[in-house]
Amino acid sequence: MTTESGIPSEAAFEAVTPPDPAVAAEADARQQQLTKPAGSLGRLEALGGWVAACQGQCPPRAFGRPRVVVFAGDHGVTAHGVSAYPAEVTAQMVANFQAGGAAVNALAATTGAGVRVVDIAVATDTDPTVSTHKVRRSSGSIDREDALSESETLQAIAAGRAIADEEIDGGADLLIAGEMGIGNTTPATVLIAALTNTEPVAAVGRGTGVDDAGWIRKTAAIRDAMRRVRPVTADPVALLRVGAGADLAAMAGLLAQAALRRTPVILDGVVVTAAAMVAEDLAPGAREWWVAGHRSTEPAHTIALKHLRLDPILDLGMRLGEGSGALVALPVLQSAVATLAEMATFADAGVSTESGESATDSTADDETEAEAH
Ligand SMILES: O=C(O)c1ccc[n+]([C@@H]2O[C@H](COP(=O)([O-])O)[C@@H](O)[C@H]2O)c1
Ligand SMILES: Cc1cc2nc[nH]c2cc1C
Repeated sequence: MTTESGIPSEAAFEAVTPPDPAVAAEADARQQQLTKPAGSLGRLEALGGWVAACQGQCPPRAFGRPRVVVFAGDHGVTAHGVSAYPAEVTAQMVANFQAGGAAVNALAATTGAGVRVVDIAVATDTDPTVSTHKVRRSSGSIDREDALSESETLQAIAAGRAIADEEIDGGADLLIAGEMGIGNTTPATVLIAALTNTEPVAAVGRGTGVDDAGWIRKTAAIRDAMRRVRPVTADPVALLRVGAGADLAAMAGLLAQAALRRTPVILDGVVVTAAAMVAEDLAPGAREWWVAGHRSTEPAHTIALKHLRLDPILDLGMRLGEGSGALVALPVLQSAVATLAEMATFADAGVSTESGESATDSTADDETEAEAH
């Protein structure tokens, strides 16, 4: 069965309602009353207001249970030499995440975030504790075959939705989508270039650090895949099936479901943001529940952020994935919440908001005197 929009009913999302605009206005008014010059906390002020509007309360609460979900999956297109690293690294890194030795573990520990690893399409078997949602072994080589079947695509979207539900039901009040998968910047670039009508050469980056010959092979694979996805670009489920993979489909499901569940999300780099573009097509308005943690060095990431009209919090030249850029941005969001929630108002602290007559006069006198000397 399909809905009116042509989306299969299994992947249809209810209408997304935005974060509460009345609470956003309340937060704006409160920012004016806090003991600081108006606007002096810069972007933190808007971020604090956004969190308050997402939570439906001002002052906002400190995040109690931020959670990172790292989706791991392999991609058949790696057989064409599109990455600087071998495909085996995906499974090896899954074990590293579980052992606590990856960047995501180190960064999560500094912010109090929990990490969950999900093998959604790793090419080999992984630990049973992380593979309960596994859809298949690797996704198809998108330059010449579909990434997934229709039922695998729906299964992956449903897995992402179910994981969002599990996390939110378990108390998560902020979600971060992360990913790990050798070759995954290739399908991510295909989605972004196709959805923004961008020439591949303007979008293709170095991913893990591929050399010039590898970049040429990657660009050729992306061009071939784009030819295959062109007829289905307007259909988000078909786009995931033909040109993406189970990891991107699951992330799209998680990001759309988080918006439906009124749970804020920090987006990470190019791969997560590619999934976010598709999630916005699946559940229009979902983007209002996301903030961009950072801008990665991948050119396609800048294109995707512009398309989604998201302004990244940080720009540190990062290109790791795993949710790492979002985790580095998390303390900024926590600072935005802390200032809006914890600062005293001018009235509470007895700090005056207007410069007094006498102060102005004495400044004027001082200046006159100084000029006289
Ligand atoms: O998040 C990003 O913007 C990003 C940019 C470049 C590479 N990555 C990570 O590197 C892997 C994909 O790179 P590649 O070259 O194998 O396509 C994958 O595991 C991603 O998490 C991630
Ligand atoms: C070692 C390694 C770690 C990663 N983490 C995310 N993508 C990655 C790619 C590689 C190669």
